[in-house]
Amino acid sequence: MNAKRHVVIHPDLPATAAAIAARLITAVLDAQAARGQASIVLTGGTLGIASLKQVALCPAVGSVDWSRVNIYWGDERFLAADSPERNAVQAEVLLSVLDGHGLDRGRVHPMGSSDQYATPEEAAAGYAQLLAEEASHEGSVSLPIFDVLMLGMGPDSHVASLFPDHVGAAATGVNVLTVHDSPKPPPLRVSLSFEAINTARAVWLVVAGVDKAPAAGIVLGADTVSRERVPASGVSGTHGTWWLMDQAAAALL
Ligand SMILES: O=C1O[C@H](COP(=O)(O)O)[C@@H](O)[C@H](O)[C@H]1O
Repeated sequence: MNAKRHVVIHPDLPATAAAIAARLITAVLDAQAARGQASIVLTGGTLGIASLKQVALCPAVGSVDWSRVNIYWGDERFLAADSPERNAVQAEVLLSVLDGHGLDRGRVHPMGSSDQYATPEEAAAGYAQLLAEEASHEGSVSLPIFDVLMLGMGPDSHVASLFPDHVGAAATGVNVLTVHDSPKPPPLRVSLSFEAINTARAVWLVVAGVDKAPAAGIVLGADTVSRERVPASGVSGTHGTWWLMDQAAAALL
């Protein structure tokens, strides 16, 4: 068992989403108290978006200075910027509320879309460059300090757009990569790599639903699992890794 791995189990998806929202607000406040700003990496997915909705509804949302929060994404579908399938578009359920709390849209950094870039490769290169520029403002090299990096997990154990036995899960030496022929539609995607994800201080896997139980059981039950075969086993935060789950997803732990 990884000493820095924490498993927190909530009764159901709504309770998990509300708890994640409260935890995210607290983490942002703590980061701002320590460093003056906070950087968070958002995910798409069922629980990921439900959690963002709960942040918007949380009474404590106004306690954060949202003008000092940098927002990134762990993966994105390479589609038109206004496609409802894009994680960044789905996150508008929160971002539009945060506009009323001083959110600085200049600090919101979605991955590139198909109307900005001709190919996902160009979008990936553009995001890698953006990350490097943001890192340089912080005195870091190539990647900003991510205080919290959220990841959903698919039933197949994919995280971000790193799919089992797929090229992205085998990639090394890059921070941002492209996926063609994604096993889950849409086929073209852009994703942070394992190397980039694993620089985050805290990695949160947000996982709900009985369909996730087999993959969660494998990752949390086995000492050694190949990250290429089971991508969720290959992510960790430098300060800790939190599995924030509902009881259904935890059924086989
Ligand atoms: O394709 C994706 O799926 C995962 C998980 O989605 P879920 O609906 O099964 O929770 C998500 O984390 C990822 O960001 C997204 O691109």
